[in-house]
Amino acid sequence: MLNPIFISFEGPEGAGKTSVLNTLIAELKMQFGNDLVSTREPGGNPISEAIREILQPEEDNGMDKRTEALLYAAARRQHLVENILPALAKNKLVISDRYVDSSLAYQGGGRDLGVDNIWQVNQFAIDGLLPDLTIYLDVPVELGLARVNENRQGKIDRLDKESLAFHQKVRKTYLKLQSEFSDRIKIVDATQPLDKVIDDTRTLINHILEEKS
Ligand SMILES: Nc1ncnc2c1ncn2[C@@H]1O[C@H](COP(=O)(O)OP(=O)(O)OP(=O)(O)O)[C@@H](O)[C@H]1O
Ligand SMILES: Cc1cn([C@H]2C[C@H](O)[C@@H](COP(=O)(O)O)O2)c(=O)[nH]c1=O
Repeated sequence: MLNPIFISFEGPEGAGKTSVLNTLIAELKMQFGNDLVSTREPGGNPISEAIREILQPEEDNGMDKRTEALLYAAARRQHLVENILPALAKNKLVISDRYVDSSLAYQGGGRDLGVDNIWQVNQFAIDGLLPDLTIYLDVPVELGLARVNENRQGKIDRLDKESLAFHQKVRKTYLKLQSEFSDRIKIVDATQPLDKVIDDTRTLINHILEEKS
């Protein structure tokens, strides 16, 4: 790896991030070995994982929505300082399952806190560090939630249980961000068969790897 590269993955519930990342991280690990750092938000280190536990209990814990936004930003700050920046400083390829666009979409859009307000809070946290590429897996809310409810073996968390209207606002915000920042945020149609979603995503990753080499 000659140059540092930062890629984030985004999407509403059930878009297939986990499935796509499982395949592509395994492939990239073969290619890059220890030069690949695969991480997730909220999480990646003990402090951010502890915040994740507070943010994602199975039952509603009565959390105020601004508190929620601040905790995601705090977890992100620690993730940046402890995981992302040190890896980029060593010219690694960093792939994060979610980053700042999640807060813009979920807290800014879904929770109606406003994208501009969430940008402000997060600018303090990320200090200008945006991904080189953000891959947004897009799926209609009904299909994503149906996938989650029908297929997923893991726990259903607090946000999975939010209303349809909440998830519609999340997706609408993602689509708006994608059209506003189309140089950075690339959309993949996640209604396609999984193999095709993986192919399209791989193409985007190969493109940025070539561009940055
Ligand atoms: N393109 C696809 N076509 C059909 N089923 C899919 C597709 N992508 C994912 N799935 C299925 O949908 C379910 C949810 O997928 P996955 O856990 O990868 O999504 P996710 O985006 O990580 O979800 P969440 O963010 O809510 O955890 C899984 O059972 C997975 O097999
Ligand atoms: C980073 C971040 C995450 N969220 C929400 C979005 C999801 O519901 C969960 C993360 O779980 P997943 O397995 O990656 O789907 O957390 C959020 O609301 N705001 C954020 O900034």
